[in-house]
Amino acid sequence: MNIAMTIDNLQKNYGNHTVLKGISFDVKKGEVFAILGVNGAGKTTTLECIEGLRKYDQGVITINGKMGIQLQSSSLPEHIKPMEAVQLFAKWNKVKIDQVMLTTLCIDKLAKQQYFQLSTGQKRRLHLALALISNPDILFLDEPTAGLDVEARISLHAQIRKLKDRGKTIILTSHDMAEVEILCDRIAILNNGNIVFLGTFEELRKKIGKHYSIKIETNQGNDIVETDNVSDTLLKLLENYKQKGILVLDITISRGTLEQHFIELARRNL
Ligand SMILES: Nc1ncnc2c1ncn2[C@@H]1O[C@H](COP(=O)(O)OP(=O)(O)OP(=O)(O)O)[C@@H](O)[C@H]1O
Repeated sequence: MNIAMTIDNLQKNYGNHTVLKGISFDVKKGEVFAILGVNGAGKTTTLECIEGLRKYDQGVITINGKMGIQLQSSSLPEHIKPMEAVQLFAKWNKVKIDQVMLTTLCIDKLAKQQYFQLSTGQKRRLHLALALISNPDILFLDEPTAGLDVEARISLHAQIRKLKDRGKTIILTSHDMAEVEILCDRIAILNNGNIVFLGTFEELRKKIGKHYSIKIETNQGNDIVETDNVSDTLLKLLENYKQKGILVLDITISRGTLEQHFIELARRNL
């Protein structure tokens, strides 16, 4: 079986506010899959329904494998020490502690501190370690790098890649498009209770169309033009400059970022 998880027609209401209007998607085994959307789009609600932490009104969720869930920031007692939490989780799960994993996440270096004394990055690493204690097949990470500095972020990205290399399926939410772009195989974009895009980054580029950006530096200032046909657009622009006697100094052609595509998609759905 190549599918780690299937969500079929998931609906969730908070009172008379319908947050998920019957969303469906699959996540393949070994994939890093991101759920994206603006604040309040329903990303956490989706994850929590799948994780079994939240009741839902309709739909079928099928999970093929053991789940590991990264805790939210206030989930542990303030005075617990990281290794005590690790031992507790290992006991609950009836598993041996994976020392290599703890060393990789530098949990062994946090021996003296209590939970409330840890930085955001240290807490995130501990939460990831706790999620990995039971050696899960499918890992859920809700905004794993929010509030982390650049170094901690890069280190967490490396951990996520290593987990993928070990065959884990990872489902995450994030507001950081650059992060999603480098880490994820596929994305689902939630908007207004529906999935408005499901697929790879390349497929998103194709759907949005204008996936190239041409920046032209002239003696009269810079122009930035979005296009899906670089040669035609460039020829027209150059002809136009020539007619007006404008001198072209430099031309840069780049592919649109996921951030630009995301904004464009949200704009179309408003
Ligand atoms: N327990 C709750 N009771 C009532 N409404 C809720 C509850 N939890 C979330 N909501 C509402 O459901 C919607 C989706 O919330 P959710 O936290 O899933 O969004 P999100 O996409 O994760 O947002 P963010 O990016 O801000 O974390 C929001 O409008 C939120 O106000």
